[in-house]
Amino acid sequence: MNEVKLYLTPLLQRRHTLCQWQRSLHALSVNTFGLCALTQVVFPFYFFRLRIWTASKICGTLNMLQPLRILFRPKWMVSRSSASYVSRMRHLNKIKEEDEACRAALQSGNIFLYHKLAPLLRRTDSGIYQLPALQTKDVEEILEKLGEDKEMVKESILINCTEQNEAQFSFDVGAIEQAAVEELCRGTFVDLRKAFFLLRGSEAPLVARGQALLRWHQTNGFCSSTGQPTQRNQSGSQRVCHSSGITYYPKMSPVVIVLVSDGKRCLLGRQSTFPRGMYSALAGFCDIGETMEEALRREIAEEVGLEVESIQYSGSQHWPFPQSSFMVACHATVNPDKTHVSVDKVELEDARWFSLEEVQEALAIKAPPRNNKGEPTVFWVPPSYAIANRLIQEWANQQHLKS
Ligand SMILES: NC(=O)c1ccc[n+]([C@@H]2O[C@H](COP(=O)([O-])OP(=O)(O)OC[C@H]3O[C@@H](n4cnc5c(N)ncnc54)[C@H](O)[C@@H]3O)[C@@H](O)[C@H]2O)c1
Repeated sequence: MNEVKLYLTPLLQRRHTLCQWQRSLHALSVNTFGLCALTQVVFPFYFFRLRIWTASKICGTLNMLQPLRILFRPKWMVSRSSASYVSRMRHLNKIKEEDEACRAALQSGNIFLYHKLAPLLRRTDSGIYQLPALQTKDVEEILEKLGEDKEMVKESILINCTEQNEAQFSFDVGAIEQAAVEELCRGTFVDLRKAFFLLRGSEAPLVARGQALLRWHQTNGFCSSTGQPTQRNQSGSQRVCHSSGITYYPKMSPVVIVLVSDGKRCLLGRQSTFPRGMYSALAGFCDIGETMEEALRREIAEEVGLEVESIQYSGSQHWPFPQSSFMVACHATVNPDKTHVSVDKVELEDARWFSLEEVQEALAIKAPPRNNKGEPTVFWVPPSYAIANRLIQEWANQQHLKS
């Protein structure tokens, strides 16, 4: 039921961003290179150069006159003041590594509260949901009011820092009565999946990161070698077993997610656990020792019995459900004469080819129509915050450019 509720109000936003057009252009161009062009040397060079070329067209000829070295920098380095970015990253690294610096940063930092891993959200007067950033002294006051030790706030985990170099932390108050904290904070603890729909912009990845770190600490309290308790550093970037000397770091599982195309149609699949009617790009965990390309080819062969001919990298995403995955998203093509799909029914309930028209209709759906049992009655795709949606959107844009 939760899975169904999740997708009740998908905030599908068809964003034809500059980035997407750039990626589409890029994907088309890379096609001409074939598989050999995907070497580690050619790919990054071509990718970044094309993005910057497109940005330059839009910003006017001035950008074209940038020094040559700029051509090899990714977009975020061009558009942002590199000095402030560098100082922010260095500051963040210092408080991550040095306990004293982290303690000092906590005094003036922002804290996001969670209750049993559900983040606290606050609804503004205009009906928008926000992630309230509390000051350390506010959290101490709340703890004292509820009869708890205010020193507990030191258990906060460093997540990131703002553009103004203010450190951002996550803190789980799961041991305290939920309603009492909600009342004092004028907010509500919301399941993370729901929070993903409600939050905007950079708040969704931030809240996911905070939760992933809290979850990791809650489940890694003991050394898997000695069984002894592990101790965290102040920022929470690691845990150490002093008995064995083993240091543990928060981890993500690499997953490859791929949108397969035969040139005219794209292949989407569904698991029996998906909400009714929802199809997505195919995904699978990388095996240890595998490259991303090997994992992608293996997954497609295993799940749908197809052989991939070419691969184009699209982007990546941290995915917190059910536990931290590092999603690497790619487009892949198969020979248009070899498109017979044989579905591995253990992994997938169904997989089939969809036309551009079908995909466009699905992308346009804001909330799928439902029958009297509340089940969607049409074919639809994952919401915009999922990287699967981006792959599908990119493919549709690319087909448009071709026609
Ligand atoms: N963000 C997106 O757009 C998007 C879209 C699709 C899938 N996903 C995510 O990708 C991940 C993989 O997708 P899937 O369809 O293969 O998922 P799945 O959960 O069905 O996993 C398939 C199998 O992989 C194995 N497995 C589970 N956890 C593992 C781990 N940490 N390391 C190695 N193997 C593991 C298990 O045998 C499991 O049955 C899931 O976490 C899913 O939520 C994200």
